[in-house]
Amino acid sequence: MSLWAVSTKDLFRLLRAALLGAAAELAALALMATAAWLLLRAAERPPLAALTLAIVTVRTLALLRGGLRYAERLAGHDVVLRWLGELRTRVYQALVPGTRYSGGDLVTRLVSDVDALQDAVLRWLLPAGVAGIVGSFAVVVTATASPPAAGVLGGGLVVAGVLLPWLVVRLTTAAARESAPQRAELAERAVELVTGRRELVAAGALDEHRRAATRVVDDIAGNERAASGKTALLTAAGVLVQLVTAVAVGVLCHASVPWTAALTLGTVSTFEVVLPLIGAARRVPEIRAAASRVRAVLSEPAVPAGTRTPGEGHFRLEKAGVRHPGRPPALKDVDLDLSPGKRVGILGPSGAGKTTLLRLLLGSQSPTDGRVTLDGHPLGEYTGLPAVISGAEADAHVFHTTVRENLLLAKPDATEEELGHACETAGLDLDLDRDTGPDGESLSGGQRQRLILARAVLAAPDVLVLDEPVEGLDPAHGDAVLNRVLAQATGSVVLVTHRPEHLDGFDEVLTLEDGRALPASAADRRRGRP
Ligand SMILES: Nc1ncnc2c1ncn2[C@@H]1O[C@H](COP(=O)(O)OP(=O)(O)OP(=O)(O)O)[C@@H](O)[C@H]1O
Repeated sequence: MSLWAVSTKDLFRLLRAALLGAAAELAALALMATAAWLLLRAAERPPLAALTLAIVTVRTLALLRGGLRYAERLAGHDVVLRWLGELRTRVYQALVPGTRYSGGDLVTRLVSDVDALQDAVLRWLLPAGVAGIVGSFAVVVTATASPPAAGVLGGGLVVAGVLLPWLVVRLTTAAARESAPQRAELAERAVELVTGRRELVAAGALDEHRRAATRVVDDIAGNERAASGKTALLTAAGVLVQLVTAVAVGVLCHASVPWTAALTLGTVSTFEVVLPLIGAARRVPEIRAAASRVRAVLSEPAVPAGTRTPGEGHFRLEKAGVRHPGRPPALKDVDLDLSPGKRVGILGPSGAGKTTLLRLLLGSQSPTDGRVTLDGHPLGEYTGLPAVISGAEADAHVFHTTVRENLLLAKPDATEEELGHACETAGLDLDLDRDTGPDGESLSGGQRQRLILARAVLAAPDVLVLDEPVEGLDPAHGDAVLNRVLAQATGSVVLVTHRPEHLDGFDEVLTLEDGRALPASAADRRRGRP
């Protein structure tokens, strides 16, 4: 899908904005020229009637210029905001289903990169279009008085509107390329200073880290100063070209004094439309980078949405495996038959692949080998899978709101009684109106864990998935909580735990090691059974 995909209607809107902008600038140019003509003609003391038309024209043009500029701003922003809204929706839809981008990167692509593209249209494309129209018009009008003057004007406009912006783009691209590693280092150091501040203070390394970050900032500032100095020189060169061209047009134009003055001042005005392109060119490398990042998101193949509705069904893993690039398989050749009502326990040391297996069942990770099916169909074919299978995942998110709102996510129409019952089951004794902080930061680790568990209990899915749900609680309290949760569960249960005694009465126990399921005898030996 193209980044610049716009409807024909929007193309016409863009053209309308460019024409309104050009008309506003031409009105300004004509105003300047007519005013100059009027002043010099008035100095010749002609009869007033000879000036009436020019006086009326000056007044009309002054009004027209303001009105047209306002209309151009409205038309330009209208088309850009429409396109931007539509583009942001497409980027959002392309970003959200996948987990390739996270945190700051996701926000940057969705917000800053798309905003940068707005500048591409409003500060670059439209002004360049307007400058092109106004410049061509000025050259044609000047040619009627003096073709050589028109030639000089055309040449000056090309230097100021094409050559100098191109040089600025080259300069800023080179500077941005040079400072890219420093900027990446600065971002990394800034994140470390904020998130690892406590550890750095404890280790007495805060000042050293701060000094290192300051050195990077100074280096970046130094590079930027050097690049700004060069672009400022190019901007000054633009003004010089403007002056030289205006003088040359005045000299080459063998017309009456008022007409020559009009053309000379008209030349100055034309450059006023073209010169801002030199400054705007500074942002081109940034806009290009943003465009390529957004294009990368949009060009990734979309994950087709499933349409099948799941029933209380039969999950199966058949020789399922997951590989992450450059790593040994996280899961390999795992078979599991999870019929309705069955309870399966999963044991294994850290890094054995237990969470990966749960993610396969939940559909949040696709197998790179083998199959994961529900009633014989791959999970990707289903919509609304979480209504059937959900639970307390290790990395579950706590929203920055109240305990109550976090619980209601699982069951929006839950009564106070149901909320209270879920909290009691999970051993959560918090005020329901208590604020949780970002990702549950204002709760203790145990409170956060029990809130996630209470949410899973309230959801009461057909298949309840629990990833080490009471790991952080003291063993006696944790065991009591887990027993209550298991006693409540009416459907299937998949429980990951490090403690085999949690799995008494389970229908099947799967022991993983290095991503593989151990044969029953080896698994029994691991659990200390004869
Ligand atoms: N996104 C990833 N990229 C690369 N490797 C990964 C990724 N996610 C998991 N792994 C690796 O896959 C293996 C299995 O991870 P998994 O989280 O399933 O283990 P686990 O048994 O749940 O461990 P723990 O008990 O410590 O939670 C580990 O070696 C882990 O480092």
